Amino acid sequence: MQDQICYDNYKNSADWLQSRTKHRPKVAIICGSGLGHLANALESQDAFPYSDIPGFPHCTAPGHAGRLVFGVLRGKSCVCMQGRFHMFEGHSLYKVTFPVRVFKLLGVETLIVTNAAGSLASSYKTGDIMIIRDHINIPGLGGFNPLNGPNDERFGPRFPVMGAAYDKDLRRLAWDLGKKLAISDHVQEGVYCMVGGPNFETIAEARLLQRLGVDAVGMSTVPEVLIASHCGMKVFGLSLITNKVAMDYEDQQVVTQEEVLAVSRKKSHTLQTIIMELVAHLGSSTA
Ligand SMILES: O=P(O)(O)O[C@H]1O[C@H](CO)[C@@H](O)[C@H]1O
Ligand code: HPA
Repeated sequence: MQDQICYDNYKNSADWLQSRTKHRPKVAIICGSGLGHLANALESQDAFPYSDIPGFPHCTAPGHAGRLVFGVLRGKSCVCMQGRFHMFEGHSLYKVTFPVRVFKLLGVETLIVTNAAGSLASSYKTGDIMIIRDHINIPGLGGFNPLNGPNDERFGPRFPVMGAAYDKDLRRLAWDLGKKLAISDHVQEGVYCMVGGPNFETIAEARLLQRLGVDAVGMSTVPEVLIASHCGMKVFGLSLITNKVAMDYEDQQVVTQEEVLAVSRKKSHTLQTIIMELVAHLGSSTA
């Protein structure tokens, strides 16, 4: 078993953070590629570079700053990961998801995940925002799962149910907020698929994923959602559609990392607005 992490390591990291910040967040937000700007909206910030926090891996992916920011967003205490860890960086899935269990020990109840993703649904446009309804875990189907190994019952059960991992009330709330903000033409709801990366999909892979019912594809998010759901957190996820995935050998569009980052930076404001509104409504009767 590859370097599975024990309870005391998560606890050590949580204690280290709790002794350095007065914030006691109930909400954690993970920022996807080019989406880290959201953390700047937090007031009364306490920020920690990942390299200072015991047990935290190092961030190497472009567009991921590598800071954990505590603060207040729309009156709610939050913790925000300005940059995440990916399997393709060479991290084990235990490391990729390390912060999520630390958040649990900090008292976090709701996890908001965001990512940049390519679209396979023909009706989606670049710049759209997809509320994640469900996921397909390609590495997971092949046996790569952060829940592999001896199960720690202090976090959750051996065989967790994943049929309703993405909270229905929060998804409905996000739809309503899209209408209220007059952006519903750019809001979609669909299935996210995690692939291992770091290469973008071949044409044959893209066609396969589309046939499987995938609406948007990326290289992250699912391991974090598995760990959060396993330990009983509410999960809400948004994908920012940064590109359409090429489906045809004649297709001239070639996706690049630069394009992904440019689109996510340009459109991050809309995503940020939805998240801020959603956080403001958390704890009300509908959320
Ligand atoms: O999922 P996030 O972290 O947003 O990053 C996405 O963007 C990168 C590809 O450009 C991949 O890492 C993909 O997963
Ligand atoms: N494929 C995989 N991951 C991605 C893509 C894509 O087209 N766009 C952004 N992340």
